[in-house]
Amino acid sequence: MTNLIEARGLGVEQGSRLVLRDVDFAIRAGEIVTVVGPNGSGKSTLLKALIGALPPSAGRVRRKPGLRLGYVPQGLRLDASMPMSVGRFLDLPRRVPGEARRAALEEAGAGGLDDRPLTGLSGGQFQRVLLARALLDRPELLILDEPTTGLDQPGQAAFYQRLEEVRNAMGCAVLMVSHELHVVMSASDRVICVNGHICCEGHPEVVAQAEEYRALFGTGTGGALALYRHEHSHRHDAGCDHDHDHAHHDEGQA
Ligand SMILES: Nc1ncnc2c1ncn2[C@@H]1O[C@H](COP(=O)(O)OP(=O)(O)OP(=O)(O)O)[C@@H](O)[C@H]1O
Repeated sequence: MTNLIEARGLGVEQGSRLVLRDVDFAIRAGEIVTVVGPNGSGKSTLLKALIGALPPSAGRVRRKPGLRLGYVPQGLRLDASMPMSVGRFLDLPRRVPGEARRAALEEAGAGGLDDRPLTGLSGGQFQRVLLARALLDRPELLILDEPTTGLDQPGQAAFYQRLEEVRNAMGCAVLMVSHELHVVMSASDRVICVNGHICCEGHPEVVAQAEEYRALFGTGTGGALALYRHEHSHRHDAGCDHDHDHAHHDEGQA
């Protein structure tokens, strides 16, 4: 099997509702793939089904046997009153040699934080510590669910740049969910737009030039806002299909 993970005809339920359907997906070694889509469109559900945390209700998911996965979940917050150093946090649930811990922190752009209390970290530093934790097992595939929530735009851009450096250094593939398409774009090999199914996908430069993309996302920082205004009222000529019953006006989220 040359792909790290493959899904064919994947359907996934949450509660008893089918929230994802007819998903064909594959990720190859070393690729950076970004999943975008409106709130509630099934992005986290897709990641969870791919890693095997949610069972498919239709179709199938295949993972490369023995695949080493690193996972950064969405919105992990720690109790601010919990006294714990970065190093101790990386030692949970099992101890890792200090050298491996420090190397992972260095790779994640968090070198020198090993002895620092977790509670004193900035949002950007904490995200890098989570990344370091996911790197401890030398993953072949790193999966991150909205890893830059709460960071300002320069912080987001720096984080995505670091991810690209990690991929270049370690050769791992990266699959992530992001709302900041305009920021994450340059670090992505492929972008997938999910809206209950795969609405459209492609190489970011090609997608960015496409009229369909501009209608979906707009350009520049206004793009994120345009995503939430996506009403599927325009035509998709580049292999995109669409749900006419999905209109999103969550402008406050953009
Ligand atoms: N545990 C659950 N039980 C029931 N429904 C759920 C559960 N988790 C998610 N859902 C529903 O499944 C749908 C898809 O949710 P999902 O979290 O995958 O969306 P998302 O695209 O990641 O959203 P967001 O951008 O807000 O994080 C939503 O309608 C959500 O309400």
